[in-house]
Amino acid sequence: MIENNTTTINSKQESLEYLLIIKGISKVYKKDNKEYKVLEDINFKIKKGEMIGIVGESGSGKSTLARQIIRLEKPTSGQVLLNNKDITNIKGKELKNIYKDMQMVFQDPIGSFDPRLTIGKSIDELLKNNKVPKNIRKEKIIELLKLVGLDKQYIDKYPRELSGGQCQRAAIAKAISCEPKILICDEVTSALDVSVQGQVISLLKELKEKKNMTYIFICHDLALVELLCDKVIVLNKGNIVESGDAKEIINNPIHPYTKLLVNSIFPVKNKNWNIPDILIDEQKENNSFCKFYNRCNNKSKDCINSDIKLQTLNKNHFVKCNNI
Ligand SMILES: Nc1ncnc2c1ncn2[C@@H]1O[C@H](COP(=O)(O)OP(=O)(O)OP(=O)(O)O)[C@@H](O)[C@H]1O
Repeated sequence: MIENNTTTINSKQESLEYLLIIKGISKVYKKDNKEYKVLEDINFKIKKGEMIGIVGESGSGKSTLARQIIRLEKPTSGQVLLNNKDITNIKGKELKNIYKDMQMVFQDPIGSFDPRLTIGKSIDELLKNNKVPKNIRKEKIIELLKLVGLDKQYIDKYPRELSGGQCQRAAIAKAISCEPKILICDEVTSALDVSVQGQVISLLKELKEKKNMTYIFICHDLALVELLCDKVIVLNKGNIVESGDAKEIINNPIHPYTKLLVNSIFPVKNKNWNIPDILIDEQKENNSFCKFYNRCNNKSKDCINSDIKLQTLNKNHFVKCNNI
C-alpha cells in the first residue's frame, strides 16, 4: 500500500501486515566537496503479494532507491523495515541473512553471474550459503531452471554461452532459488528484444500467481507497469510526485510530470501521436519547492514559495502538486 506522505503505523497488527516499510529515505552522494541529493523523503509500504512499479525518467533515482532498499548502500537518512525489523544499519552476517528474504535482478543479467562459474555452480553456491543440503541441490537447480523455462542442459553452460533472454531467465532462477519474499526487478526487460521481453514478463506474472511473490518493479515502460503492477510510484528528481493504484494513475494522471510520462508512451496503432516534450534531465538552477517547476506548464508562485505536500485524491491516489 502507498499512502499519504507518512508511514504511520497505527497498531502492531497493522505493522505485521506489511512486508516492507520504507520510512523517510533520503540519499545524498558527496563528490568534490559538493552534495548531490538523489532521494528525498521517500515513504511507502508493501504488503505480501503486491507488485509495486517505480517509474520515472532516466536519472530520477529509481535504481538508487532499489540499492537503499536491498542495502547495497546505506541511506543517508530514513529507515528500511523488512518483516517489521529495522535493517537500515545492520552489517555482516545479519545483513547477509536478509538476502534470504530479498533478492534483486538487474538490467544486465550477465552481471548477476561470476563468469568463471557455470550457471549451475552459481546457483549451487547460493543454495549452499543458504544451508540447502547437498543431496537435494542439483534436483532443486533443475527444478528452478525448468520453472524459468530453461532445460537442465543449461546447468553446465557458462553465462557467456547464453543469449540475453536466457541469461535473464537464469538470473531470475538464481534470485528466486532461496525463495525470497521480495524480488526487486530493475529494468529486467529493457535489454531484451520484444518477443523475449514477453516471455520474461509472463514468467514474472506466473511467479506472482504461483508463489505469491512480492515485487518492486522498476521500469520505463508505463504500459507494462499498468499490465503487471497493483500500485505505482512516480519519481521525479528523487521525489515521489504521484503514487497509488497503477491503473488509475496511468489512465488518469494528475501531476504534470506523470502526464508527460504517460503522453510519451509510443502508440503502435495511433498514427496521430503528438510528439511530447523531450524528457531532458534539465540542470538549470531550481530554487522552488517543486522539482518539476522549470518544466511545468501549470506552475504558479505558490510552487516556489510554499512546501508541497502529497495530497490525497482518494484512498488509492496521492499527488504532490499545489495546482491540481
Ligand atoms: N554513486 C553515485 N555517486 C554520485 N551520483 C550518483 C551515484 N549513483 C547515482 N548517482 C546519481 O543519482 C541520480 C539517480 O541515478 P539512478 O541511477 O538512481 O537513476 P535511474 O532513475 O535509475 O536512471 P536510469 O533509468 O537511467 O537507470 C543520477 O543523477 C546519478 O548520476
